[in-house]
Amino acid sequence: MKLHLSPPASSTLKSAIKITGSKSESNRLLLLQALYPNIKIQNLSNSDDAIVMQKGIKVSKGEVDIHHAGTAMRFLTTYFSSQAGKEVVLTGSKRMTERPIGVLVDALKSLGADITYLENEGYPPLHIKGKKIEKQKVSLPADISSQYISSLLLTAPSLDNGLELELVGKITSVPYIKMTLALLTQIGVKNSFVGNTIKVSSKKEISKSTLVVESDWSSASYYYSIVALCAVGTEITLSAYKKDSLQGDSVLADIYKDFGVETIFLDNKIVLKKVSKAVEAIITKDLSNAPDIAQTIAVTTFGLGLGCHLTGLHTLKIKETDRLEALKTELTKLGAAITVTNNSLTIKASNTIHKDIAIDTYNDHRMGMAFAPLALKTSIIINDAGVVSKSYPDFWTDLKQLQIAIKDA
Ligand SMILES: O=C(O)C1=C[C@@H](OP(=O)(O)O)[C@@H](O)[C@H](O)C1
Ligand SMILES: C=C(OP(=O)(O)O)C(=O)O
Repeated sequence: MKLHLSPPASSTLKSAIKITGSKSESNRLLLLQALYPNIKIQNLSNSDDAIVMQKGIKVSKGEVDIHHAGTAMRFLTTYFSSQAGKEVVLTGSKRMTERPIGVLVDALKSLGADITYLENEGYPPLHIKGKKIEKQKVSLPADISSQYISSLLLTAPSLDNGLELELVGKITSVPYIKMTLALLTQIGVKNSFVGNTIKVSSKKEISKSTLVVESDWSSASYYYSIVALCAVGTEITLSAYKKDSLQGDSVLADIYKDFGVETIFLDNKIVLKKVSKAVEAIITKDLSNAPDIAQTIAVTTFGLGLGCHLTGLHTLKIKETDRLEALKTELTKLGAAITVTNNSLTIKASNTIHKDIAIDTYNDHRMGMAFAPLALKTSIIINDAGVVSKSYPDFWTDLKQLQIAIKDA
């Protein structure tokens, strides 16, 4: 599916949108629900990643294909390793077989797990023969992906002795680790995170509980970008959100102040208001705690004609695509002067945006969604627009509500 997007008749928008549940919270809760069946989940994400997780976790024997879902790949690796009697081949899309998993597999093997690489050492697919895990201490590098750590933590309470992790190196994507621990706390599992040590106690049963997934803040980022690119007076209401979010990407409320966007927290909603022009300075941000909003912020600054210097982007190269290269290629097509390193991205301020450029999405939902807001400035084509279903299947339908003209290209 190739979509052609063009600017709405008015540059002042008003709309209200309900966004699906956080895929990060959903996939954690689905894992916990498999361990503790008396957990009930509300506002579960309708994303592809949550659907493959739901299906995959029910398998006992044979192949589990999690497509592009990083969280499902990583979370299920520990889960299946600890399930005596289950034996699976855990695999995914071609890109998934290029996303490293060696750090997690090494940690699990040192705890006694039975895992074999079926193709390349350090990468999926994995053959996993579940067994009882009895050891309880392990150390692992923490600077590549926090998902390895969350994976161990989620299964930890079901182990006889719980788990103690020693994190080595600079810890990346920290809010995702804290989200995992907060959800464990919500179901009554004792845990602590002090310095570079995380401890999780064992818990055999939990009392009946209903957990409500907050809507997805990474998905909200595209509306922040839209509001930033609109005229003063624009107002978009999103639900269901809360001020004390578990999602690190809620830092958007703070970051987008620089772009003249105010966030008002109502009961279970946020109202994004364009209240002033963006600052006229180079935008500098360290996004090591919020890697998933890097593409959105890069495109917003470009769309506003601002310069930016974004750092802490070392994890972007191993996500759905090499996001640094993808941003460089696509923003250059639109006329940006952009340079990237292995962990940073710099765009020079400029007011040129080429018209009717076709943006490639590289099987990456966030490439499609991050570039769409540029339709407020000029007409643009998004190739392979169906990619959005990885986290936000209703994205294009919701966008139509904003009067952005969307047609098949
Ligand atoms: O734990 C999670 O739910 C996630 C952690 C982050 O990954 P890294 O820790 O690999 O940066 C993030 O990019 C991903 O979308 C979701
Ligand atoms: C990196 C992402 O997802 P995952 O790693 O779970 O595939 C993402 O959604 O931006």
